[in-house]
Amino acid sequence: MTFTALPDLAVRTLGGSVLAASDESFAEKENLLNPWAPAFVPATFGPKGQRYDGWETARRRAPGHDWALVRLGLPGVVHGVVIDTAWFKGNYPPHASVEATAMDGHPSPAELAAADWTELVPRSPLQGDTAHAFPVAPGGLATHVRLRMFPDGGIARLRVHGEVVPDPDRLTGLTVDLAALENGARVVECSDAFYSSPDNMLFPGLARTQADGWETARRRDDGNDWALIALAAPGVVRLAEIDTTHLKFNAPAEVALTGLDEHGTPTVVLPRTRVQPDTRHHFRVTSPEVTHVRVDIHPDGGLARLRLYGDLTPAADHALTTRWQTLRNRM
Ligand SMILES: NC(=O)NC(NC(N)=O)C(=O)[O-]
Repeated sequence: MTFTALPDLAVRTLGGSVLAASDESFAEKENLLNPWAPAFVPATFGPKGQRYDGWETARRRAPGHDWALVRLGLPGVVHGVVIDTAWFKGNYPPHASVEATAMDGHPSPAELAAADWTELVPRSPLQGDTAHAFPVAPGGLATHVRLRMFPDGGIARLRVHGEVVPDPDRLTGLTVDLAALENGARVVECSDAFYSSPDNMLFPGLARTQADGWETARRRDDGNDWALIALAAPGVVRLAEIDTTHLKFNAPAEVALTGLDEHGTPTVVLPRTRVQPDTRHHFRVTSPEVTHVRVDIHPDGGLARLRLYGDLTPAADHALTTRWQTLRNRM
């Protein structure tokens, strides 16, 4: 599996933020984390020059280099970084590097500047108009990253792919969404992701458009589409939310949920149940302790969101706490 299949911990739609940058004279630092592919319309000149969907600094007339400080939307272990110079052809930086740090609480840019930083991507050569994928050997926990470019120029996007490691303070002892990406859940297999990724249905908040959810192609056989979710941690599911919002002419006719325990033994959590287009459905359910849930949509379509509220097992509470502390100390 390539690291780009893992969630982008920095993307704006998961809560990432560019806290500060040395300069953003030509184009705003915030663009680095836009969820969409970088756009470009040639010869669109504004008062500051050509418009770019990226971060672009002034031509440096003094020694030094430019940098941007990013708070990840979700803390995690980084498996790879993409530095994308899309559309920056005569103004890309010849070199860039990325570092990470882990800090508790809500540190300010000044506190972060004084932190200990670990190198993720050493100073590396870049090309113009190219998405550079840099695999990173998984290490400790990261909460923030720093992108440096040498000496100046434009970078369209920074993607920081990795495993989400949730802070146990937000989960242990509480009833939580076991399927939330922000709690560490992830889609590990699916039948179809033609229009959009099934991980989308695990994103925070409500879907704003059809594109914010999971959508499959029209099926032309007798089968049905499905996705397998590795839960945030082993637990018992008590309430399922199945949200077809924005799927008006392409909602599934029926949805079913199957829980899988650590041995892969299946249990029906929600039998095939009729659903309506453009509707948030809530179903009280019971399940044994499960590690995965498979959602079957009949025959095809997609879902805007899937929420599986429930309780972690005591062993999962303990494992989440130990994992957080171990990875926190390793950075
Ligand atoms: N045509 C350009 O893109 N020029 C430059 N940048 C902008 N945004 O105009 C530059 O000097 O790097």
